[in-house]
Amino acid sequence: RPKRPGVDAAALRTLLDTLWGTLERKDVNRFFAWPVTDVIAPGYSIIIRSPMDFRTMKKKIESGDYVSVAEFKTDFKLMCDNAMTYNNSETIYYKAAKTLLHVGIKAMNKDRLSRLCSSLG
Ligand SMILES: CC(=O)c1cc(-c2ccccn2)c2ncccn12
Repeated sequence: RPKRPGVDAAALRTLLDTLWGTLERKDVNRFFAWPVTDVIAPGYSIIIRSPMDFRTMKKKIESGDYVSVAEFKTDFKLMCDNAMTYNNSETIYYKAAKTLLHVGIKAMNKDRLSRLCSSLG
């Protein structure tokens, strides 16, 4: 992929690793740690066309798949939205996804991101 001016791959990776850690730590029940299987969630792979989980996001960080924070944010929101699509609203999974989504949006708002960037130098 052509190098984007100003976005240093190593700096982005450090930033994403930090963000990933902040978000993953909030998933205390580890509901979002690994891909959801059809064994634990019947019909999941039919209903959810684009699955996402923290382990997959970590692999994408490590393989340099993300070229921007926006792409990382998109996967995070996808992961939460999937859970709020498959699970109905009174389940623990839906509620955990809703909470996690709000934590994530706060953690990745503009000011916090710019403070995080400057702290990483
Ligand atoms: C994230 C999600 O939708 C999910 C995670 C899990 C899950 C994740 C780890 C251990 C047990 N369950 C789950 N189980 C049934 C239905 C949905 N889920």
